[in-house]
Amino acid sequence: MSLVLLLVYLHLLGLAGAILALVIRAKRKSLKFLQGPPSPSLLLGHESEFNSVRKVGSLEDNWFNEYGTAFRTAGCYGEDILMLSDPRGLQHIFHKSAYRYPKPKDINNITLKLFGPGLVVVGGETHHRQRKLLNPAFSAAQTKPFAEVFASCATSLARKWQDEIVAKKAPGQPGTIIDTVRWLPNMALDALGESLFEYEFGALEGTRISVLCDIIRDLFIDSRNVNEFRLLRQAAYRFLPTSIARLLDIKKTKQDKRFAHWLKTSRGIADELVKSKTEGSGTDGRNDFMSILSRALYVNVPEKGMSPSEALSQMATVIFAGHETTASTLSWIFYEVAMHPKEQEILFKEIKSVREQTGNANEPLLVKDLEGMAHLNRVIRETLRFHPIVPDLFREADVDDVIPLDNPVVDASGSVLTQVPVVKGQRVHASIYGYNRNKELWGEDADQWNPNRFTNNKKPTTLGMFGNLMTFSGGVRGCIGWRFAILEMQVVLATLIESFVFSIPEGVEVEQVRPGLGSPMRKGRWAEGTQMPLMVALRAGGL
Ligand code: HEM
Repeated sequence: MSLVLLLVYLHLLGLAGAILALVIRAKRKSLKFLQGPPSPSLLLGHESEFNSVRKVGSLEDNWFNEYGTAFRTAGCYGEDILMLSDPRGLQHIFHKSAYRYPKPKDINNITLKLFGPGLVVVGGETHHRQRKLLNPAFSAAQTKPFAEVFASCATSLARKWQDEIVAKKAPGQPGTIIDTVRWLPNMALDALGESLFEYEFGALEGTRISVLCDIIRDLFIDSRNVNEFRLLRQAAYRFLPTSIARLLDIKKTKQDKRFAHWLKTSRGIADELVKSKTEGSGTDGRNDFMSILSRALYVNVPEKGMSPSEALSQMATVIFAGHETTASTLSWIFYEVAMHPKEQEILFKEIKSVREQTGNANEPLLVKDLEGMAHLNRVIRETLRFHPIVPDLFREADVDDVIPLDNPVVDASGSVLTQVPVVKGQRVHASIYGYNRNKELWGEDADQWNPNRFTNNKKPTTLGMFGNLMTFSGGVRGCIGWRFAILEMQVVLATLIESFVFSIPEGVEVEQVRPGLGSPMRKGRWAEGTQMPLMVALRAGGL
């Protein structure tokens, strides 16, 4: 039998097996007692719609209005998926249940290709061990000194933008159009390298490392508008034993090739870094990232250390998760302040007044001053609420369970439910977007960007790593780098607002699109890929 025929045969065999297994299992995990939108396809459910390029919210906004914060959607092969944005339900899954709602196998299969066996991928005991080792590198005490590095990177970016404006400003225009998604990731990569790895990536200067930014920018191109066969193949991972599901994976997709290229490049860079930074060091009790990795690599007790593959995976993970995420959120912050000139001016005045009060005219702002800027922090928090760069998280119950709800829902028979019973294996689609836009929690104007909602400091609920938002997720698997991200955003926002005035270029409307990490795309021009073109003008007396 030729190889091609064998592959076709294996695919068909796998597909047939998958369909059979899925039909049986999907029947067992029924959520039919819940209400939910009708499935548009018996085989694909709503998953094809979630995978085609769409503005975040365009599919689910109506569902939240109609069915509330817990309802049933359709997955591939007729599987029922619990879509959840209820605060208590999310609290139960992410905070209280610790490792009892692991990440689903199909998602781990994809993230394993992206990162290797690092923190984002591994579960249970292995995750606990890795996280315990790495936590000290992201503590408040360890993070605060990075403010200086962030300020230096933000100032380098400001100088580059100033040169762009001077060189390209057209007559009659206030400044020049700058596509922030071409710049902010490079700045954030430099900030990450210098702070966590004590290494100069030189991404802003365009040295060889900017290749990483180029790879990342296009990383999810083939993850959008995924064809139906691939979706079904991916979904089969949820139900089949991994060894059998892997047979379906023999033929590499374009996405697989892109991810492999990224992983090879990032781990290659990580390898160089580990060799140059950790040899013979790391035993002195320091808690910086590289010292921790070094100790973990050289420790003689396996259950207290890390294998070389794990260590390289942590670096690939942090290189990716630690810069693109913050850069994407920063792009949305500048978009929103450009859309809201009054808020931008309040922000500038706040920074100016802190400079006057402290007598610090030119030096980088201190962390305590940044933390004390109420409006600056409201702008960051509101943007994190309004533009969560990860709008969905997926989990799977590993025991039969009952999920409590804050907001009762009406079931299919008209009865009111205050909890949802689920069986082992039930897939949960946690809608971060839905929780962050919940009108009961955030007010009737929850679908507007309005930093002043936080003025009275009322806490709607206690959830997540920061600001009662789910944007950094929460619990044992919540974002390890949230303090790092907040500090970096505080520094970069203050530095750039002191130097520039942002506005929206004529005719430009930007939308947050799924899939991707908060990908901004121009309305009606999605084919042009991610972009965030903003008019950037020099501020009088800035820089
Ligand atoms: C605005 C910026 C950021 C946002 C919105 C964000 C968001 C998130 C979210 C939602 C998760 C959970 C993912 C999941 O459960 O699948 C996560 C995990 C993670 N993040 Fe962040 N992140 C940001 C910045 C950072 C930074 C700066 C770093 C590192 C320097 C970082 C490192 C990580 C790591 C290592 C994990 C995996 C944690 C674990 O599973 O234990 N993130 N992040």
